[in-house]
Amino acid sequence: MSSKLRVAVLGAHGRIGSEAVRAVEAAEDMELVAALDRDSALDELTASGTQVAVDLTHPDSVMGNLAFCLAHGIHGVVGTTGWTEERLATLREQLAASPATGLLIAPNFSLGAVLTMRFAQQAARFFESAEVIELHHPNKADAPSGTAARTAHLIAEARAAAGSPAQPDATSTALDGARGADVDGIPVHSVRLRGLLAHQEVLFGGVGETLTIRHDSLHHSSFMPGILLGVRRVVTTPGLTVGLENFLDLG
Ligand SMILES: NC(=O)C1=CN([C@@H]2O[C@H](COP(=O)(O)OP(=O)(O)OC[C@H]3O[C@@H](n4cnc5c(N)ncnc54)[C@H](OP(=O)(O)O)[C@@H]3O)[C@@H](O)[C@H]2O)C=CC1
Ligand SMILES: O=C(O)C1=N[C@H](C(=O)O)C[C@H](O)C1
Repeated sequence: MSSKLRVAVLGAHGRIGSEAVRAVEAAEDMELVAALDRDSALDELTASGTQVAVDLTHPDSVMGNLAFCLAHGIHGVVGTTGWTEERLATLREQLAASPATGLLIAPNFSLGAVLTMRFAQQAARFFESAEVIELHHPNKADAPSGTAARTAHLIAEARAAAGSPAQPDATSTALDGARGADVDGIPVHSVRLRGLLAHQEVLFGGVGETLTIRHDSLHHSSFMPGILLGVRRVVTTPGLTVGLENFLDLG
């Protein structure tokens, strides 16, 4: 058997999955051994000797795919969104039964988005107000985006750690949704617009000033270096890792 990492892509015909197929095929240290879509049998993973499965499917599919992978000691690199604490708890239980297996869940694989989250986390304690606006293509299944939910969660965590008070907001009457979704106390607004791919603005406000951090993914190629890094690192990182930043030396 060659020393190349044996990689499968799930969701191989999708927007990001098809790009990931090409990226894995082009990586010198990887071999694409399976490319699965909705109608494929998960047995293809075991039959092909898959070491790492990259899941880029749908929030309704990902838990079943991962249950199979973890039960068979196949490492996972997951870009699929729709994560809740309950879902993560289920994965931790499954991983406990397969302690040598690694699983990376990355809300966003692009370097710019990871840095946006880090910068937002750093800025959070210095401003009274924080809101997130995410903008995506209209074929996206979930809202808010996984990246926006994670960004809001990190901001809320940083504010809580700093003892920040609740945000100023005098709204006493509003149409449903006008103030966005409440993610841990941070308003998150979702735009779906033909022509867009994946974009996010994090807005901070203080007395007499604002700070805006903006990131734009203009092509699915922006996610590929992060996916390949995840594949290389997950095989030596047992257990659950949430966020690609854990595989980057961000300090
Ligand atoms: N973390 C990140 O950096 C990124 C994450 N994403 C996330 O990746 C996911 C996919 O996005 P996108 O490519 O735009 O979506 P698409 O709908 O274009 O692709 C998903 C593909 O997965 C297939 N699929 C569904 N269920 C299964 C299954 N059980 N096994 C194998 N394949 C399956 C779908 O088939 P069918 O069409 O028949 O349903 C479809 O071909 C989303 O959750 C998205 O948010 C996207 C970009 C970046
Ligand atoms: O569906 C998408 O396209 C994307 N999904 C991820 C998310 O929900 O954050 C990552 C990126 O925004 C693209």
